[in-house]
Amino acid sequence: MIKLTGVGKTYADGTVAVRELDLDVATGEMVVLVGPSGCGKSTTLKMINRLIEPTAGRIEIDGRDVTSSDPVELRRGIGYVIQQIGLFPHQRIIENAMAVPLLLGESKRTARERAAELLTMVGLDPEQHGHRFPHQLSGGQRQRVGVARALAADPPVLLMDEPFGAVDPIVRVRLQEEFRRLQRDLGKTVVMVTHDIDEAVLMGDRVAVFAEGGRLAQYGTPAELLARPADDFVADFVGAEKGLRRLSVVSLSEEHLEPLGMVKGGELGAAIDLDSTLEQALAAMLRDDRSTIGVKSGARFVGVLTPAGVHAALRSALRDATGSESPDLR
Ligand SMILES: Nc1ncnc2c1ncn2[C@@H]1O[C@H](COP(=O)(O)OP(=O)(O)OP(=O)(O)O)[C@@H](O)[C@H]1O
Repeated sequence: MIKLTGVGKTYADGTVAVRELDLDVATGEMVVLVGPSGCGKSTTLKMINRLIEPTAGRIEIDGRDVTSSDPVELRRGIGYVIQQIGLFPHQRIIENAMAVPLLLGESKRTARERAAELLTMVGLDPEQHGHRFPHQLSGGQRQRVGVARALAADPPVLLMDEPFGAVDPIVRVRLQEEFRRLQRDLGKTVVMVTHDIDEAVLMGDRVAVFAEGGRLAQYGTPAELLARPADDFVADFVGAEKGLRRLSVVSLSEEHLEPLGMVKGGELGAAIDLDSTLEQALAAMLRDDRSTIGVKSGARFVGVLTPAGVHAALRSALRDATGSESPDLR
């Protein structure tokens, strides 16, 4: 869907923000660009919708060279979400959400219906919040309006620059999870910039780790990145807690569960779903203060998870990712 070939950007003052970047993003994929400050992430994102013109290379969207597209038409097919979302302060939320449908020539009535639908989609009740002004919403709610507005033209591609940066950590995790669900449901192709490796690992189908000068240090799935950092830079960036991070990218599987008969009645905490991650499983163990928890698939009970099961699941995921029979869990 998006293909960058040998893309570079040297600013007028000689700063090389991006040197020679190759990157491809598949349709419906969510790719996260992560890296330290000043390494060219935002520059890369803005070259995709031509807010910044590349000085070298080629960028294609759906097979079309973006430099030969009309920028206004190009941006209509690309939603853009930024941290300071720039809602119109003197317009109500519903009017803010109607702006794009109106621009696209919808009638007032259709635009209002579409705006209400979009607000509902991002978890805001149009009845309750629609008549408010932006300053009467929380940071997280304003961010949802920003996402709703970016989705208004139903663009196949969304670019997001630190979209959850301004909200507190608890709201942030909720927004991240909800957005991920929405993105999968709608099948949008998303490129998102963040400097937060946890956000990258949680949200990306693939993660691109940038180093100074827009150098692509590694591009792979979160599990690959955590299991096999390409070099010391990536290993440092992924950090010392990568063992913990790995818990959030490994899901349960039936082979690591014990049969139900192993547990005496009353010892079992509340059941979790088989498609939970190890992190969610451990969180449930801690929450219920139980070392064994039930696991179900839909309504069916499939077995019991113990700490040894968590360990075995982690080892086998690492074995798959590294190809090593005795992987290093650190
Ligand atoms: N208009 C400009 N003129 C000159 N240099 C610029 C300009 N915009 C950005 N830069 C430089 O280009 C480099 C890359 O900037 P960019 O904003 O892409 O980084 P980033 O990875 O998104 O950083 P951050 O995470 O801090 O937002 C930086 O060294 C920055 O100072």
